[in-house]
Amino acid sequence: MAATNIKVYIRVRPGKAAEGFKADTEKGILSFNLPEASSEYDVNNQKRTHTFQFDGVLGMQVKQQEVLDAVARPVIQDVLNGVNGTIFAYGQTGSGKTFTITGGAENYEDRGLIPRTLRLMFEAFRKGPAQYRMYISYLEIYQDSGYDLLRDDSVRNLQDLPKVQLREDEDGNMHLRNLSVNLAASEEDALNLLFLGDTNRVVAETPMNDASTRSHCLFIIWVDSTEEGSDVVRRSKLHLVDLAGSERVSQTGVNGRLLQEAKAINVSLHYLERVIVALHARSKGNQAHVPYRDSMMTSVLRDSLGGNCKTTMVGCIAAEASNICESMSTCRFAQRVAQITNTARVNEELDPSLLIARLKKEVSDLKQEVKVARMNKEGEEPEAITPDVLEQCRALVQQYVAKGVGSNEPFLCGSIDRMRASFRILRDMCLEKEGSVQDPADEGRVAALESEIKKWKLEVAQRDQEIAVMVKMLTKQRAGERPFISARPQAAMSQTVDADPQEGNGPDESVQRAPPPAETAEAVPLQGKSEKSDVRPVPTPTMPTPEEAADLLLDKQKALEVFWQKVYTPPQAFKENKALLKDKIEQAQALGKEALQLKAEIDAAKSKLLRLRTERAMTAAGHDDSSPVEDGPEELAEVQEIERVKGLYREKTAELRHAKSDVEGIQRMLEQNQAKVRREFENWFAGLRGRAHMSRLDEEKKKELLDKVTGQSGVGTPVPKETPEVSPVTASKMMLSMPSRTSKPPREEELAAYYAAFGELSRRS
Ligand SMILES: Nc1ncnc2c1ncn2[C@@H]1O[C@H](COP(=O)(O)OP(=O)(O)OP(=O)(O)O)[C@@H](O)[C@H]1O
Repeated sequence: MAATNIKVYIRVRPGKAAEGFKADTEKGILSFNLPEASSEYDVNNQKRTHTFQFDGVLGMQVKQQEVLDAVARPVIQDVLNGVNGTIFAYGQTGSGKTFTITGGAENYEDRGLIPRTLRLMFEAFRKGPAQYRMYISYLEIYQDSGYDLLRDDSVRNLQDLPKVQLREDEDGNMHLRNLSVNLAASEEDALNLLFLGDTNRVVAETPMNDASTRSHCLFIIWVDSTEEGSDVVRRSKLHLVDLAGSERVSQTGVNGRLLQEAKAINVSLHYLERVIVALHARSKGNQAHVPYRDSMMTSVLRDSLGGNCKTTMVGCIAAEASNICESMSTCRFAQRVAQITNTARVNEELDPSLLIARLKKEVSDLKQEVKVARMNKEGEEPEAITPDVLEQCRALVQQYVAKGVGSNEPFLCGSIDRMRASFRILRDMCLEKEGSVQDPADEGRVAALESEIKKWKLEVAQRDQEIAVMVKMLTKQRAGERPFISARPQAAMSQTVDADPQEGNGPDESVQRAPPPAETAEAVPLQGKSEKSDVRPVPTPTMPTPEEAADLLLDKQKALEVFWQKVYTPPQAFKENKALLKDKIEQAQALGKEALQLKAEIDAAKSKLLRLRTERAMTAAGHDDSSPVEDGPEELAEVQEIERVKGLYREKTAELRHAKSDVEGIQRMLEQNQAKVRREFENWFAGLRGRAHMSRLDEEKKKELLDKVTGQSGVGTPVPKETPEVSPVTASKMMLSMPSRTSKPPREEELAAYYAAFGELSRRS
């Protein structure tokens, strides 16, 4: 809060004004035009007219209510807002200080600032909005000693009153010890305290004022205020101070005890004046020491003078000619006071007792609410959640979850405690099974599809491996490996295998379809390869020599190799089927991946939906169990999303089933193709017999052949002893991957496997 000057008002007691005295109440100006010959008034021989400007001049006709409105009302408002205030009356004895602060003793209308302030405050208390409490202290300072005027109502003299001590804390704040602080619950209480204090005041007869107070009196109103629901309390105080009157001892002619009192009063007022002078000097920028501690009165008023307080002074003067000098003295004092600045602030602090009281009340209210909330529908006390109850809750939750997405059936469990236990179980289930909650029917279908995909992946991997083997072998052959037929002496080969470079330029283009083996064995070509070229030579239809035919007849495995590498040209459809099978498998793999992705999306959306519903149910914990917790916009959107993705999932799984069906169909087709190859080989093999002219063979070879022809081994489906057993599935796979003529010749163990496959397929067909 900004610094403000002490406000100063001058009140003129009614009476016959001296000549030359003028009060301009409109402008707040007092002027003294002293008579020329009067040395009595001549405080400054050089100057006869003295003019003073104040915040206000309250003339002789001003009523007590007007004094309240002008002087006290603004201060009272600040005090109600938590700002300290002081109103003190200063002036010569009999000038009307007590009349202003306390009021006249006879007429009710003469009530002074204290009773009127009390009324004003209690009116304000009733209006609110804060809650106010008022406490009252009444301190008398007589000859620099403090007395509590509110301790006892049977006081006969000053010494019967408890003495009040002044203590200064380490921060320099003054504290009045032994001064009672009395609660005034009503205006009546407060006025009773005022009356009690007044009766205890020391009243002494003086020559100038037969009811003059010989002491300083401080009526202190303590105000606490608290806003509704706040833990902050505002504490302020209002000092209403009736200072003892200053008087010129020589003029009034007092003596004895009264003289001593007058001296003491003058001394304390002298200290007050010193404080004011020091504060005045400070206000002009000087670093003056302020002698607050010199008297009890200045110590008590420390805050009011240059501290945390809004202060107003009422200078009381008497306008009669005999009082002009004292009145001018009061005006000079008042002018210095008007220069003093105070810095008042709102005094508020957190009140632990209020905080504790509020928290206790909140706890009490909440306990009551919890008790009511936990009662079941019949208003009975809550049951304990025992393991048995938990099991019942678990069963209810499982039933609820089993109803599936979209079910609107309510979850009924009987009480809020059971509901809480159920939510905990549901949460644990969600966390444990996150991502695995799904439709049981979907689960079965997906498992089957996943199994299919796995199988196809395996098949593709095997096929890729086989193709890799073949490619490797082909590469080796191109690099100069001898043709299979060259197992015979090179010279013999050169006679029987001729290359025709005109017929082709590359592996694929070099393929030349062989005539159907069934037509004639003589027409079966033996295709060779130029050893000088990397490019596969164009096969030339060359008949095997009788010796070659005999060799092949004796070794059917070798015959198969020759047939496959040199004789047989598989139909284009075979290659197309294989390519199609590969495409379909890749398509199925892609579809499987997409289906799995969609399934994961469905699972995630279901988990999210479950979480949203759980959250909504938990926030609606006070909801009536007899009706379901309805889905909100988020849940409805999630249900729609699940339906959309499910639609896509159904489409993908349908496509996957089609792809699977295609794959199976192509596999059957390839099996038929291989059966056809097998038959052609057998026909070709049989035709070799006609080529092997027995007359041109040596005796050993003849015997060997005759043994075969006579059935000892046969040419039907000879299976070499060393050939491993091959399962139909493996045989089928090998047939599917059987190399074309453009492939390099297989190694012996691979051919053995082929051979076995042929046999197996023959049996099956
Ligand atoms: N404004 C006023 N209107 C009517 N009567 C007044 C007024 N001011 C003072 N008086 C009367 O003047 C007399 C002296 O006033 P008062 O006791 O208030 O002076 P004082 O300044 O308190 O004197 P002291 O310092 O001796 O206590 C009283 O009888 C009082 O009723």
